[in-house]
Amino acid sequence: MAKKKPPHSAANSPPSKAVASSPATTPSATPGIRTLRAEIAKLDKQIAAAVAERAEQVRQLAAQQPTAESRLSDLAVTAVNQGSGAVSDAAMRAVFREVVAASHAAVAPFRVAYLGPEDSYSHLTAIARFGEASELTPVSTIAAVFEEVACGSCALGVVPLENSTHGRVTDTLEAFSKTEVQICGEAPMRIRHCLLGQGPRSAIRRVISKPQALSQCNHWLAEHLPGVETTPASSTSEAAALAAADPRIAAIASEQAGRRHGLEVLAKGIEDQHDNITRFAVIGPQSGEKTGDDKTALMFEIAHEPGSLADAMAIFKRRGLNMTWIESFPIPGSRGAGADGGRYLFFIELMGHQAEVRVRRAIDSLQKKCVLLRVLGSYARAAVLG
Ligand SMILES: O=C(O)C(=O)C[C@]1(C(=O)O)C=C[C@@H](O)C=C1
Repeated sequence: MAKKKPPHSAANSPPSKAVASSPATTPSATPGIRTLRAEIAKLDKQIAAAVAERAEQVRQLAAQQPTAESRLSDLAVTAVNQGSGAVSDAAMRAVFREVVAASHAAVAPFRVAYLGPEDSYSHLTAIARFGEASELTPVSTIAAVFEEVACGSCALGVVPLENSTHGRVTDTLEAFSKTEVQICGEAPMRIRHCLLGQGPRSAIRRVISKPQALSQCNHWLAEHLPGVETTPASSTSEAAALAAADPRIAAIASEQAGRRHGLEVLAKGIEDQHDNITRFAVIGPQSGEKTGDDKTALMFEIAHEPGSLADAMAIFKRRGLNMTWIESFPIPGSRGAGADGGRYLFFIELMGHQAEVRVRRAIDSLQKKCVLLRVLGSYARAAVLG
């Protein structure tokens, strides 16, 4: 057990003005600079001691209440950062992600599954959301991320849900239709693609990537590499690994994936839409807690008859619920020989938490019109990462 220490002044109070105003502009080491360096070194030690003390407190808390401290996304970092002004909320959030992940790692390995290998966008999102001290676990398909969570081998998973250029990620929607997991968070991530290869560009005979990434760069490819064949890969980082093995292959992937495989960045920022955002879902065994700024995701199938979708949507209109997303997805194997087509699942998202009365009532009314309805989860609305 750790010795009881007084609450930490460095971690709790804003840094002194002298430290915040980047004073090291003169080349020679003046006494002022030496003093500042010594002060910074002292603060670093105090921060490390406070992080270790926090991990110990979390360990003791978890021993009494095993479910405590599992809500990483609810971290009120803005409140913690209040009044400092020297460090932005975004920077403080990044610091606290690692501090919280370090506490979790000290208690029990906190495993998060993602579509690998390393440096896929799913991996970069998991790092941005949970910190590197979490046990980030790569798997080879989106379906496998769901399986890891469903069987309890990973506490959480990170899966791409939709992209601002390309739309829905069908593998994820299909997995929701087959696996009983909940959405407990969202993580919209700015996606910047690179063309990676061993160079030069004139040697490229094939471009490989995940189909979503290829289609996000469609126009760029048509303009800059006309006629070059494209081939799908299971992830962008897998494509980078393949490009590292063959100089005629280029990959579309993250800059980090290029660095990992020793590839050259042949072109940067090649996504067709400058504002290219993929919204990831954090999946787990439970829905997220109510924060006051939440969304709820539903999956349903309605009777195949005229006006049934319009009737279902009218429920949300009547209750004044703002819908933020709607997708239809053909139910695999439901398209028979008949002329009226197959059956569809609808995925929708609306503002509000299922714990709110009007959301609950809307879900109850919708239930009466549905062949099948599943609440996929409620979760806090999140800002764009990256
Ligand atoms: O292949 C990756 O790097 C992924 O994490 C998957 C994925 C996706 O399927 O949408 C994630 C973000 C980008 O939109 C491209 C690919």
